Amino acid sequence: MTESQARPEKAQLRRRMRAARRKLSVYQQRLSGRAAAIHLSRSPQMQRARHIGIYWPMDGELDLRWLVRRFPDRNFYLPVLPAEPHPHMRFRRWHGGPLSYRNRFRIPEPLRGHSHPPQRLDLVLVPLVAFDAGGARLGMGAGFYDRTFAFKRLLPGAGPALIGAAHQLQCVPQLPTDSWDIPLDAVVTEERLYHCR
Ligand SMILES: Nc1nc2c(c(=O)[nH]1)N(C=O)[C@@H](CNc1ccc(C(=O)N[C@@H](CCC(=O)O)C(=O)O)cc1)CN2
Ligand SMILES: Nc1ncnc2c1ncn2[C@@H]1O[C@H](COP(=O)(O)OP(=O)(O)OP(=O)(O)O)[C@@H](O)[C@H]1O
Repeated sequence: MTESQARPEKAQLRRRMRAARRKLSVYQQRLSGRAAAIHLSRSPQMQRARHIGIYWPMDGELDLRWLVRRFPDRNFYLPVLPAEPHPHMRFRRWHGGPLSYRNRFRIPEPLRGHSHPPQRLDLVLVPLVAFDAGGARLGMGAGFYDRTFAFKRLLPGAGPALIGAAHQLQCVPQLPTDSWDIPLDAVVTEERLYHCR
């Protein structure tokens, strides 16, 4: 059974939220990314973190790439999709510049560079489609982040802090959750930082 057959309400919410964030103007996108990056810059998690997972925004996602220039003394990493049948993503060092290779979803990935085990990152900024204030996350529906950070179900305090990143309009009152969903420690939007745990 595919994920959308199992959870029609998740699939429907995903379509609605993806359409809403894609409609934001370039100007709104720029303002929101900058405002959220400023909230993050002030957070203790960001101030402590040395090794940080970030993402290359697509499909109207909040753009936090400004942080790479703002924190030149930190190491940033982008997710690299697993080659089948390996279940986990890796995170590869990225200095903030343009990238020529795109993965099968047309998302840029660094081809070279040091790759860091996900469990040894300090902080991961997690893209998402919808979230609630309790830290539940709806992603693109392929389970990449859930699988990669599944070890946190057994050891919630282990590994990186997971901070979801979203536009405020992606906040919903309560998301349906599944047993494999990994809760977020916090969520940042252009309006505020939510502490979830
Ligand atoms: N910026 C960003 N990078 C990320 C993620 C993300 O959510 N955002 N991911 C989070 O997991 C991973 C990629 N996950 C993805 C999962 C599904 C689809 C997807 O369904 N895309 C198409 C349809 C499929 C296709 O073109 O073959 C679509 O847009 O509908 C895309 C990315 C790793 N990198
Ligand atoms: N730890 C895991 N082990 C095996 N399968 C998993 C695990 N986590 C998630 N999955 C699978 O991934 C699929 C997608 O899950 P879900 O719809 O919750 O993804 P998502 O959180 O929206 O997506 P993503 O994490 O890619 O952004 C599910 O069908 C589930 O079976």
